[in-house]
Amino acid sequence: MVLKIGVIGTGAIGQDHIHRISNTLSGAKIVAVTDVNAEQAKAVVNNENMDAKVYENGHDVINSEDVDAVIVTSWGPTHEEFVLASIAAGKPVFCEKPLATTAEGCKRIVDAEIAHGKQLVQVGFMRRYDKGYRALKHVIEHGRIGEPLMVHCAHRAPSAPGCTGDMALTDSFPHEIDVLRWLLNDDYVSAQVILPRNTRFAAEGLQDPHIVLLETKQGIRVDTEIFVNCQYGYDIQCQVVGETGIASLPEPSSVLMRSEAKLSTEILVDWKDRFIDSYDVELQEWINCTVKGEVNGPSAWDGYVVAVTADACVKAKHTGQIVPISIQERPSFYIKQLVL
Ligand SMILES: NC(=O)c1ccc[n+]([C@@H]2O[C@H](COP(=O)([O-])OP(=O)(O)OC[C@H]3O[C@@H](n4cnc5c(N)ncnc54)[C@H](O)[C@@H]3O)[C@@H](O)[C@H]2O)c1
Ligand SMILES: O[C@H]1[C@H](O)[C@@H](O)[C@H](O)[C@@H](O)[C@H]1O
Repeated sequence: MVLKIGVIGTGAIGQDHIHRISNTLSGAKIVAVTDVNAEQAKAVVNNENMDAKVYENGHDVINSEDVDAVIVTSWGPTHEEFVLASIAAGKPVFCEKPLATTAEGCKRIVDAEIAHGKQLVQVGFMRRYDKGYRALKHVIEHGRIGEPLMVHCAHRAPSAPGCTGDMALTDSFPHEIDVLRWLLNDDYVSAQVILPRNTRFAAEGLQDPHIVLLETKQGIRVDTEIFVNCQYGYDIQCQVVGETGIASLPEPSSVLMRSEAKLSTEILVDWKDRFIDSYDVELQEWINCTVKGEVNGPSAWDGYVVAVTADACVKAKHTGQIVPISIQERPSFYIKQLVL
């Protein structure tokens, strides 16, 4: 069976996903697209040479009889509406992060999915599909560094033109929030945010960098530097300190050069390149599972937990306090998700 997909939002990542589904992955085709910028949606269909219909809006895509499953890649504030509509239509939906812009919005999705009685929602936390993070998890789970005690992370981007307000915490940091709880098989109990000296490259009124300190239920301490105007590259670091050793996320492979009296390797600058393989694996697994009527990736519950944690970080930033994070028990509906 070829899965017929409708895509809502044909911007940067929407175009990327359309391209990989049409050219790199198997078992699916794009049959419907929409964007508030209709001209852009038409141009994408033409450029990709796809046999796909351009619909007026997201609801028409979701409700089209031609569409088996939906991908939501529109702006964050529109996600909740389209995910809820997909659940109402009984259609599997892959939603880019954030699942919704508030924890309450994510909870509404969780409640709607449970009421529907079958899992339909997957959230685009692609780092779980990254070879490097998977290797790191393998090392930890096989006891190669003893019990993890601390994790030191950095999330750095060269510049962040669209990053305003608290988006470093609510839009960038969610990748760490998700992948670290998956890596450690743990959840968070508190957040603290420290504000270092501001870079002169940050837009007016924007704090950059941030240091976020999270504590997990097991007492593991996680520190993350989020620096979205670091100028030099897109650089994701993760080092886990255990009782008997240290394990670090591998660097992306790059040619080692000896030239002009220097030994050097290049650093990537674009987020699209850093996790390119993970997006492929993530969407191929989503297609394969969707065809079988299953959801195996990050769930609506994971999207909700990330939102609760990000909200606590925002509160911690604005109050200067250590903010407790209280997450209810994972509903039994989502228990099998612990496997991935
Ligand atoms: N997983 C990742 O690494 C990753 C990477 C990039 C973006 N994202 C997420 O994907 C989403 C999109 O990001 P982007 O960088 O592609 O942004 P973008 O601005 O390039 O594209 C978003 C597109 O959605 C369209 N849109 C907005 N509202 C719409 C609506 N109601 N109906 C239809 N179309 C609508 C816009 O016109 C735009 O073309 C964001 O939520 C972002 O956080 C995730
Ligand atoms: O900070 C950015 C992240 O590093 C990317 O991976 C994308 O998710 C993008 O949307 C964020 O703005």
